[in-house]
Amino acid sequence: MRPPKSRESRKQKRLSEVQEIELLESWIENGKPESGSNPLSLPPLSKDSPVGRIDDNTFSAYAGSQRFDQLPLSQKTKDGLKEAKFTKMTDIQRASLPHALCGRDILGAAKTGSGKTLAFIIPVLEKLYRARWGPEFGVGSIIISPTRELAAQLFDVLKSVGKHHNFSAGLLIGGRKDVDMEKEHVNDLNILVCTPGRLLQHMDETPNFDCSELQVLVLDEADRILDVGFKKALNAIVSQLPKHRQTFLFSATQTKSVQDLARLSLKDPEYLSVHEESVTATPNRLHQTAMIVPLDKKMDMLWSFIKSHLNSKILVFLSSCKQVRFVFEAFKKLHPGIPLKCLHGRMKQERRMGIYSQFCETRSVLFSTDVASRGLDFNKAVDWVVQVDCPEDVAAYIHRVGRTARYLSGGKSVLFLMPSEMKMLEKLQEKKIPIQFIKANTKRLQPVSGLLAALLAKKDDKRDVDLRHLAHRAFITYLRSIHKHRDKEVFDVLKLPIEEFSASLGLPMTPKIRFLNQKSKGKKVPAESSLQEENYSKENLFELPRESPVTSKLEEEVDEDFLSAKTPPHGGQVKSTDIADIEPGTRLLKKKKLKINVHRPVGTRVVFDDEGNTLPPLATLADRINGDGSVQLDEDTVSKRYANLREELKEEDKEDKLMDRQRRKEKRMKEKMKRRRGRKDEDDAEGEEDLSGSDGDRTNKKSKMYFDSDSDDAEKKRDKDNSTIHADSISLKEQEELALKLLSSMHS
Ligand SMILES: Nc1ncnc2c1ncn2[C@@H]1O[C@H](COP(=O)(O)OP(=O)(O)OP(=O)(O)O)[C@@H](O)[C@H]1O
Repeated sequence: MRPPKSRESRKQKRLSEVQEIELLESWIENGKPESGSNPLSLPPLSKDSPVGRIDDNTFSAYAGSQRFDQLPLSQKTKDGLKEAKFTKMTDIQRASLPHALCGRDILGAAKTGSGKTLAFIIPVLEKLYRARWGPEFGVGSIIISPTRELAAQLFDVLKSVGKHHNFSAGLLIGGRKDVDMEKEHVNDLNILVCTPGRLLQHMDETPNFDCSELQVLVLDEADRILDVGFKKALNAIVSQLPKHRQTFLFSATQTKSVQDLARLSLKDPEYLSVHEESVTATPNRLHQTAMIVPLDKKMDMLWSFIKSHLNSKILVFLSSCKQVRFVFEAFKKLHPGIPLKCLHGRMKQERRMGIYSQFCETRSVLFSTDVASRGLDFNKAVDWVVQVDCPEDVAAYIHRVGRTARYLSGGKSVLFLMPSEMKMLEKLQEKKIPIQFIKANTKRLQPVSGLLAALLAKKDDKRDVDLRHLAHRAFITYLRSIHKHRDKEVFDVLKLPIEEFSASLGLPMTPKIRFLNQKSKGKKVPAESSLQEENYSKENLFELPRESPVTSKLEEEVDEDFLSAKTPPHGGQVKSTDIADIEPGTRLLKKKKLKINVHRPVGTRVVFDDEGNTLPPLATLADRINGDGSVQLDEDTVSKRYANLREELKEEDKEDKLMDRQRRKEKRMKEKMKRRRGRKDEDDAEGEEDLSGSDGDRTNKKSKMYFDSDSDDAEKKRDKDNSTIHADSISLKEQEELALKLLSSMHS
């Protein structure tokens, strides 16, 4: 144990911290980069350049630094970085840290896996350190992430790099039961790492929750948080934050929308997009491929892929929780020879975190929705990202494939595209994504649909998951997601072979699709016609002409000759001429568009579903729609509404209490009855035991049966049974004889 520090040594420590802060502030002020400049374009500082104070008023420049120890950072942060083995900066860190350290707002964009996390964690720590932030100061920084797993990951980085600092930090994410405990401590925390929903919950519900002194706000995956799904929550959060603060926005697919930036009151932000000039929008070490897989062949293809990559770590993206559950449960029963896991937003949080950490540690296949598509840095590199269902837009594609090839490691990805989705390939290529067209070696395809059909046909075991039901739900949800997609050039449900799709999942009959029948009344949904329309046929889908001899390197890397390189179906480059400029669409869950689009009044609460979509609890309050589409709330209406709600709540509360009282009364009565009957049972049973010579099992059985059943019917039946025993089995005469026997045996 370390001896307690003396007052003198504490004073010394404080003094040296004050001196360090003074030095850092002068250094930062003296060497700050010009606003609007990109430090990456400066000549890099050599390893031997002097660092810090050179003479009384001269300090070394820090824009152009290549190593963390050349930056004006506190010793505590430097120690944290060193211990976590971070020495050289990545490009985004070199570009943004000099601006961030001198207090500027940052809009940072860099490829996935390029180290954006440290680019905001370091300035958060430094800003609070230099402000001598202490526990009694409350919340000094808020870091917001769109998903819980990502928030947990950011929190880990913060803990590791900030381990020598004295700040208190908390992870506030949804799905955790300890919200009441959180409420007790949240006001003592200096740094909050959170998801928008949970933060807003604290803003709404935690007494005295105070962020009025906030110094730094960070939005990681900023474009997602500024997206329509989080819009209302974010507006409500921002309305409770002070305007004088530093703000960092980071993402691999950054927003430049002036409106978004205005919402966050950014002050002349530095836009640092380090890979804008890069030839590709994705990491250089990422090998990307795409292949045509018709809808009804997706299961076979995925199964074959898994079977031929049993020694890899594979992340598989599907479009909905239902799809994920079905594929996971069905494939699990078929034992492919590699551990399978699944992750989606409907899972309990603890389980989600458990799966996430297991996948970090082991070679396995993880089936996931887009909940794992952003930010996650799986510890041991992911070998393959397989996109079974087409991503909703280019940004979603970039984030999904970005789960592999992180920092300096390599990775591979394959995108399954249906013939009707070929436009997506053009869009990807337009956005500088080097994706190579390949074809499957159909000889090595291992059909699984027959096995699935056999599984689904099996008589249900009650304890087991209902696979048929899961397949049914997966089928409907998938079609609905395609049907609701705005981008009809890519997502057109009328072009899908619906019956074949149903059969490929193993379903014995094609389920009824109500939403489709309504929409396409009079039109018959084609089964395969779409494939012919697009000039593809089932026969030639896997036999596309090879235009140029594609380098064998890809084939080697794409491995095990299961996949082989091919050219796009239009021959060579995918045509872009016939593509209209389409706004990226959104998938099913994202597009619950709310009519209300307001800056919510402070202190109110937005409810989120598991995918992070807001639900519209206040939509009824909107009473005027302005010309620009925004909705205005009339104050009277709002206060009346709240008064009504309070009254309603009171009434409900009264009813609840009454019901609760009644329930408890009934329970007491029942217990009383049980006790009485129990006593009677014991008496009866004792009599029987003596008569039958049994060891008492029957007594136990009888009472167990009784106590297992709570229903009145069971009680009545039992009463009846008892009375039958007494009335029929032993007559009065027999009872007297028995009593005499007993007495005589006792005396003998
Ligand atoms: N300077 C550095 N030196 C060594 N490794 C680093 C450095 N910076 C980051 N890394 C590592 O690189 C990996 C990716 O970093 P990070 O998760 O911050 O990427 P990102 O840009 O935020 O990715 P995404 O866009 O997917 O969220 C992590 O494993 C991290 O530890």
